[in-house]
Amino acid sequence: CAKMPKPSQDNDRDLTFCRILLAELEDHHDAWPFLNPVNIKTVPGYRKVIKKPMDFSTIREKLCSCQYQNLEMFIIDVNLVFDNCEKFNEDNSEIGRAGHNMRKFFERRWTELLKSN
Ligand SMILES: Cn1cc(C(=O)NCCN)ccc1=O
Repeated sequence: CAKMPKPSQDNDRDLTFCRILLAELEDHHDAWPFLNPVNIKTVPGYRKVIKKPMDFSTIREKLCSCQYQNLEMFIIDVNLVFDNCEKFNEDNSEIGRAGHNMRKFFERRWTELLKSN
């Protein structure tokens, strides 16, 4: 049938979930490598290797300026943070381990939030 706009309460729920999830990611002990964009001037190779940089402050800015249509688009950006981290860092490194910890935390939390509905 014709593409119907999503009922607003679903959008409201998605937006609430994004706000909850992002706040918890930002507050996590292992969030420090991901809070702000990687400084491509001081991190050799990053600009060349990572085609689509992403970080929690950029996600925060996009969320606050209505740039996420739905929960899926938000989850894609969060996963981009962790995929970039895996690409650029050894698993057995401070930042590599932080990325794995944060991804595990995120997967668990959005599954819990979705199940609560
Ligand atoms: C996620 N990530 C962060 C850094 C970094 O140096 N962040 C500044 C922490 N104060 C370097 C590589 C990388 O993939």
